[in-house]
Amino acid sequence: MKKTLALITGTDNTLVTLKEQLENYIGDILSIKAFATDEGINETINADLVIISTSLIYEEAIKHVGKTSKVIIGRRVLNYSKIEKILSIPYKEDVLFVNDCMETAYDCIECFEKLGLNHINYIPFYPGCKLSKKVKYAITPGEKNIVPKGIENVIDIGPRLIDMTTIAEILKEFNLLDDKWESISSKYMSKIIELAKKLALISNEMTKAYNHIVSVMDGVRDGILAIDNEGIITAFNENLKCLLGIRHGNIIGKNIRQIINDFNLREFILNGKEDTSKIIKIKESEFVLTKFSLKEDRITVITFKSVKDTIELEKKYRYELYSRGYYAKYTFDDIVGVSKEINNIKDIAKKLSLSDLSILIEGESGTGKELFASAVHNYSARKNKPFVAVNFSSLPESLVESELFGYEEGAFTGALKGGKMGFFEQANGGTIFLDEIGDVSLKVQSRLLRVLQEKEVMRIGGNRIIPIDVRVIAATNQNLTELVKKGLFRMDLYHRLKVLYINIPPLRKRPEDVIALIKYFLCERGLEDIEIDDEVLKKLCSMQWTGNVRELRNTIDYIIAVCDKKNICINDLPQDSFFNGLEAVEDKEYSDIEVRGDYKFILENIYEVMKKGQRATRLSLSKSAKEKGFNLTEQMIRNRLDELEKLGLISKTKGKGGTTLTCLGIEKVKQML
Ligand SMILES: Nc1ncnc2c1ncn2[C@@H]1O[C@H](COP(=O)(O)OP(=O)(O)OP(=O)(O)O)[C@@H](O)[C@H]1O
Repeated sequence: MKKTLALITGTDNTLVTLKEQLENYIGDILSIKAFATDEGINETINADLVIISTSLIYEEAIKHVGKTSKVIIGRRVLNYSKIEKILSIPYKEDVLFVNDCMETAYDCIECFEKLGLNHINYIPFYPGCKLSKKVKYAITPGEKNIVPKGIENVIDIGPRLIDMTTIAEILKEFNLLDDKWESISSKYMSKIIELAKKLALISNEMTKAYNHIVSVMDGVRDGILAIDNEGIITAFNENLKCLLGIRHGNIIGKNIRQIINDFNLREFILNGKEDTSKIIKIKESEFVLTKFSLKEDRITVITFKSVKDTIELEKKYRYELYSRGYYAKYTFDDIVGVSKEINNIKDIAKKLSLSDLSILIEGESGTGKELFASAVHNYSARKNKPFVAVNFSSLPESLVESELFGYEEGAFTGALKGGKMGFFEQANGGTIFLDEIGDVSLKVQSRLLRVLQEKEVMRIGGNRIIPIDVRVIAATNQNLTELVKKGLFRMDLYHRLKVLYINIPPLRKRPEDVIALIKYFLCERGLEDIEIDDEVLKKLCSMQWTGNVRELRNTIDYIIAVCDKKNICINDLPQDSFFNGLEAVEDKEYSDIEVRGDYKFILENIYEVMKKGQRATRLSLSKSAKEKGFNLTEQMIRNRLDELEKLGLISKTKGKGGTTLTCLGIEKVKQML
């Protein structure tokens, strides 16, 4: 008959684990009975040998043991089978070690530390303890029920096991040591080997991951340094060592004070404000040092970027913007003029540049609205960021929304794979210039308004909200207040755009600028020394320049093409028809209509259509405008027809009925022809 071994534990949980362990080692030679004091023992335990699992329950357990039974108190050892979970706890993390009493909690911590599991900060916890700070991890040897509530990660390594010296003592008691020890110790060894393998695997993985991170960090051109709260180096890369001229191998674990002597550098690393950058000279080269902290890990990271590299990067970025055309070409120095008016506006515009508010620029066509928008951007804090100019008069109505706001893949037939960024996204961080804003349809106006209010865009066909930080400069050569009155322009959008305001006077109101501009344009073409007859200057200064500076520039281009490059005489001036009969503008009411080629074209076109007994429609007008080289979208035609109707020159029929000239209109066209 098998001899009997009785096991007495405190809890049922420990009972199950220890009984299984004993069965595994010596169950074939001994009959094992087990009792837990917590469950209550209702018999006298008589066995050849009684093992009490811990001295803490000795008093309670011994009461139930028969007088003849021999008793030993088992020695216990932590169960390391879940060691990888403990190793995966982050470095320096606070971890509660929860056990049923103070002694065992401290004992277990000591065991772990002796075993080298000392990468974490253990806090002993047992019944009666109060939790003084928030912790994310707890480890317990089978005492999950004592772990305070609310801890995110609880690692239960299971009850401590009976150690091998106790197993040997049991075998000795039964005179089985010689026969059984070899097979038992080989079982134990195989467990140890299993554990060693696990550790080797973890260590291998960790080494691989570490080497990978080191090679990534070494591949970065900048210097990287990480220190803990005490200034102990926790990470660095080879470039950092190079630029600091450090020769000794591994500096991890060293205090930064031992490594760096330079006062400024040390001050910034140890006492500089978080999330700041500073330029510091290190061995004749300048570096931009940037400091930020990894709050979770209580680590401060400092990157060292050479100023030379930063400038190169900036150049590349600018080049990228240039190659995409998203840059502002002009500065205030490019705005030529000696008149009080233009210099006054330049002064005001400079002041407005410094604020970040929207600006509305009004002025006739060719007065330099885009020039001013560009100069404002370049004078503002956003100067190194994109400047994206959108001209609504040249954007077909059907494309306006997708170009402005972008679209997602599959948003409509013909949408590009991967979708497309809109102008607002492209301008992020910089300025968007909305030219000819008066030509925008009401539908687009309301979407524009939303983007400006919410400071975010949603691509067409998308559901992602993209925050945008863009300054808006809008320009128009139309009378926006008139458009608002007629319900063609939203009042709320008008006020959102016209926070700040610039009005550029037409060139005819500042004739002193004409000569300055002529000289500037000639100089631009390398003809600064060319002689200009007084007669020519007189003529050019007396003209109305209804096409403003653009028209003057075109005239100078014409003159340069025909003159002998030494002198400009009256014969080099274009014929009057070149100026579209613009000089003789006296009739104020109709002046704009007469002088603007596009209005003139519309009136003439309606007249031609009427001669054929038909009515002109917006579509037919837009088609023939295209054929004649006028860039007029249907929306632009709609706006111009409204103006013409207001002047009583045309009569519109509701719906698609078309447009005809009134008697006044016919008379006007005849005058113009
Ligand atoms: N003060 C100035 N100095 C130098 N060049 C100027 C000046 N004003 C305008 N220009 C030139 O005149 C041309 C027209 O200017 P710009 O395109 O800025 O006018 P705009 O008012 O935006 O015209 P539109 O309303 O037709 O879009 C450009 O070639 C610009 O460089």
